[in-house]
Amino acid sequence: MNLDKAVTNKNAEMKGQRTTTLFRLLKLIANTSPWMLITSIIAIILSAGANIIGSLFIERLINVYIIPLTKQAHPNFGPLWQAIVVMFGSYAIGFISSYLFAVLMAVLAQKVQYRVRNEMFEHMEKLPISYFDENDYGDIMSRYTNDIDTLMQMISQSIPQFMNSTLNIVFALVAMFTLSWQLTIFTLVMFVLSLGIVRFLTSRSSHYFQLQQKELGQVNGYNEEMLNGLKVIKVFSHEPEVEEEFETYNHALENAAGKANTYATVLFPIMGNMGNLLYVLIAVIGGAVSLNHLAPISLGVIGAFLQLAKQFSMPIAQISQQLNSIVMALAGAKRIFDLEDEPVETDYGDVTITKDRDVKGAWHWNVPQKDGSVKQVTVKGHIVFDNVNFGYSPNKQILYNISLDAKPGMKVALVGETGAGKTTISNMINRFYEINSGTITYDGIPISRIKKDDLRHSLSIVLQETHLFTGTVMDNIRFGNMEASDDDVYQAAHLSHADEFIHNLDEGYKTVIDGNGGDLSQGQMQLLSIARAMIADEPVMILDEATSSIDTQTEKLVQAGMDNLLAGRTSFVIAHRLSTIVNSDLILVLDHGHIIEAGNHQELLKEKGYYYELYTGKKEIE
Ligand SMILES: Nc1ncnc2c1ncn2[C@@H]1O[C@H](COP(=O)(O)OP(=O)(O)OP(=O)(O)O)[C@@H](O)[C@H]1O
Repeated sequence: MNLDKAVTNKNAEMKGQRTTTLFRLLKLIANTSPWMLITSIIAIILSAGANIIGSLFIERLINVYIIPLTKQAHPNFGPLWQAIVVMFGSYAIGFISSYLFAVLMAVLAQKVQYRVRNEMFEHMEKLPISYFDENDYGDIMSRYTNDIDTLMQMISQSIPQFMNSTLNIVFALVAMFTLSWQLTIFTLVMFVLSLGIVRFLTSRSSHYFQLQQKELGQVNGYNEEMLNGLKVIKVFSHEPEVEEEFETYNHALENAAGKANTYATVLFPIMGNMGNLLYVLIAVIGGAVSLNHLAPISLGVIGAFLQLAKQFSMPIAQISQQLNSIVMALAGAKRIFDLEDEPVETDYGDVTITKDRDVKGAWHWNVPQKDGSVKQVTVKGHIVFDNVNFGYSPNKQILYNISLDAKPGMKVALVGETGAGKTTISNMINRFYEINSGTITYDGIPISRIKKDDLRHSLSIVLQETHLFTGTVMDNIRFGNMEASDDDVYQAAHLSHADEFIHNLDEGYKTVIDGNGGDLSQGQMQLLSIARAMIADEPVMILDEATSSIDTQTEKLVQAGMDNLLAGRTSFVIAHRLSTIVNSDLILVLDHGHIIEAGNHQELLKEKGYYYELYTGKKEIE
């Protein structure tokens, strides 16, 4: 395939995508508020119609009122005034209608924006974790900001103006034909010429507008990443390199935006001048034809025609501009729809959990049976892995034949070097990712059969990366269990030893912390996330490096509190500090995704293998 053909195919494909996006967007607008849309369309039609009628009236005004008056010795201006009032009335209707549609479309645009933001957010919540592994946060954010902004502009301005302009063109054309077909043909020839120029320039600018949106996403993505890593950049004095890299992205954006806007801006003056040229040519040609009696064109016709020609050519210039913003907004809309079309986390689970927080041990799984009945299985927290294999991507396996049996109440520790696959094992239990082969059962039920929400409702998790939300300390702990009372929160904070530092905060439990932890230290943030997991009070706990940033003294205290809490629950503990896990019932040593040793502390020490070397300090976890 030669290059030209490839470019043509690509352009055709983009055009097809734009049409699909446009229809989807129009459907969205129509669904958001049908009555607003219909009223706006009526107002747009009225506005365009009233303007044309006003212009057509000029012909009557000149031919029927003004010219006869100039021939009267004692002119009676009464009928002329009446005609002028009628003409103004028509323009007034046009004005009110345009005001109405402008207001309605602005409100409608806000409504659509509100709806799109909600839909996007709702959908985003349901996307699998892997989507966020593959997509830049900045780029996702860009869809909420820039893309929605351009979309709003398109709905509130470009689309109504585009419709208004198109109607003006059509109505003006019909009116022009009724006045003089010769002058109309001439105008149309000029129009086709203008259209060629518009097409050329808009196809150029639309390509660069799409590029501009993409580059903007890149700049935002980079910006976001660097903002998050600001401290690391400063520590390594990487500011010059980062600035240079940012400049590269920024330059690409400037380049695309510059080209897009150059094509877009030259368009308007070119079209404006074409309009002026047309105006002069009609006046000259019309005058010559009339004076030479080549066709029945009166002075009134020329006057009205000039006005109509303006109403015909002006919208062409406007359309060319609106086309640019429409194309740009469609590129944004496509990115929004792309996010909304991303497949959500699949969940074929039919097993649910029933909890009664007041009756311990009364939780049960509801397992639908083939005969239609529902079998109740007590939630005990028995987790079994049987030959589990997994990779984040098809071409790189991370876990190999993992088998483990975590009986109810057991404390299972996962140790191993960085990157050995410890967190990945916990990701399999909470089903952030799906296993490639093997089975995982929870109380004898394959976890793929359990609804994800219900599964996660049976797990208390402290993730490796601590994240708190903007809100009070109390809110953040209660995030683990929204039904918890204040006393439950105090108790969880006490058990996790978070209460000591909380009491020292200015406003204690009512202290507001912002999204990234505000003034809290890493250790304090970890204590809060432990309290949050404790209050969740689930039969299975997963603690991924939960105490890694806490000093050893406090860690011992937290550990004691946690051991109390863990009694009777199954727990998976990932820790680099071996002191945290020596009392585990089962220690699994991982190496490059394989379990290489399994047993309790004493057994593993006796084995004198990898664990022994780690514990005695002969080998260090890197
Ligand atoms: N989201 C992901 N996408 C692709 N690969 C990943 C992802 N998360 C982890 N990995 C890879 O999987 C392997 C195991 O990572 P994992 O986080 O399970 O290790 P770990 O034993 O918990 O390490 P650490 O002690 O550093 O937390 C690593 O090679 C890592 O690069």
